[in-house]
Amino acid sequence: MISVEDALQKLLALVQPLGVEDVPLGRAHGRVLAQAVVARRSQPPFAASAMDGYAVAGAAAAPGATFHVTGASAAGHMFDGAVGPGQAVRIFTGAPLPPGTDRVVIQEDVDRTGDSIRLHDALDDSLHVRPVGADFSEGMTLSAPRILRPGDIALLAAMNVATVPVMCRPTVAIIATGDELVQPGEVPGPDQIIASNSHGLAALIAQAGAVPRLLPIARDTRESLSLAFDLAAGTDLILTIGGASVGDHDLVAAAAADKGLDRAFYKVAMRPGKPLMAGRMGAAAMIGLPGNPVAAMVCGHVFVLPVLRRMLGLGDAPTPRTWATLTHALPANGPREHYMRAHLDGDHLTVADRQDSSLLTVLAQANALAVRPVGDAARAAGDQLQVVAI
Ligand SMILES: Nc1nc2c(c(=O)[nH]1)N[C@H]1C(S)=C(S)[C@@H](COP(=O)(O)OP(=O)(O)OC[C@H]3O[C@@H](n4cnc5c(N)ncnc54)[C@H](O)[C@@H]3O)O[C@H]1N2
Ligand code: MOO
Repeated sequence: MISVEDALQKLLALVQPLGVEDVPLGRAHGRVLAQAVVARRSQPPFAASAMDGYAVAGAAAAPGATFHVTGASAAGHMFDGAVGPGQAVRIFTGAPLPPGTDRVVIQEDVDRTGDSIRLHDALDDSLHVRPVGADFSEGMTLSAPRILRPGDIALLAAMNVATVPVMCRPTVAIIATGDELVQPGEVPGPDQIIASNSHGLAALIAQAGAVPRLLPIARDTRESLSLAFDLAAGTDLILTIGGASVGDHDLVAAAAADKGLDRAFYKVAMRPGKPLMAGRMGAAAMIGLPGNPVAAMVCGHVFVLPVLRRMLGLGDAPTPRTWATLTHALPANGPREHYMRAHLDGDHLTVADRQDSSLLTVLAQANALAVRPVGDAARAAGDQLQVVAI
């Protein structure tokens, strides 16, 4: 049995960052920006009014001063001319300031009579002008890698970037195994249950920006498992679920060996998740997850997510942990790193009473995994523990 840390290092070594593809801006949300992108223009590209009012020469904008209004500048309809001494131009938010002006007096501070305006005696002292490039200048770069959020998409659009270089999305085959399993919506026999963690993992994988491919359930025969591996051809990562332990029907290791699995490790000192295996299978990485529903999901958070992040060019870090304060005592931990289903309320951490790795209700109520190191001593209320948000 190897440690969680060693297992993660071996897993990360099984995969490489994927390639880069160009996608239209409208499909870039949630994708990983693969290369720094350069602004093709400055924003604003001209000195622009920040308010509705009158553009004047700032030096002449004394309280009580009067001006003759010679035209108008609106967004998308600039004033075509220069502004001389004693002249002003009606201006609207977003419009270019005409040459000869460098200040906007807001219309609330102006009395207008015909084509004449008089500035109020009390003026605010702001110029109400957005200088050229106030937001960004041509040549500015948006750095990579980053997961593109809606604000990034708006910025890329403003930069006039219509096509975005993003990391290719990893494709992940998910193979549930076991004669006892049927799909949700099917009618199970008296000794059957519904495949669940395969669907939870598909959701986790999609949330991470990868593409899950749920394959048909493999039965507990080497032939059925072999067919499932064949169906996984072309994917970047193959996940099997179940059949990983020591029982007579746990055939995944043998079937994977038939397909040439170059095994990196088998069994990890963690709880749940002990019978985890991984290796390279042809062009893909393969992770054999334990069948117990919570074990498979915990391994998804602890191992599958960092592997996907590496393939997406997001680095080699473990799933992030924070510190939280226990609200109650806990007994000592054993020889496996324990990922306990828990609830985090602010900084207050409450660990669930029932930790059996078959209990999806407990997992669904949890929003964190409290991490107990190998051999961790008994803990008291108020102690600090590391947690993984789920
Ligand atoms: N003698 C021993 N028995 C077991 C050991 C051990 O060390 N010695 N390890 C236990 C641990 S820890 C786990 S975890 C399980 C893992 O076993 P497998 O990976 O071989 O999983 P299965 O036996 O196929 O299934 C376990 C359990 O999970 C259910 N299952 C499987 N797949 C799914 C699915 N896609 N959706 C929902 N439920 C699933 C399956 O019906 C079983 O109830 O082994 C222990 N035994
Ligand atoms: O992986 Mo097992 O869940 O430790 O029961």
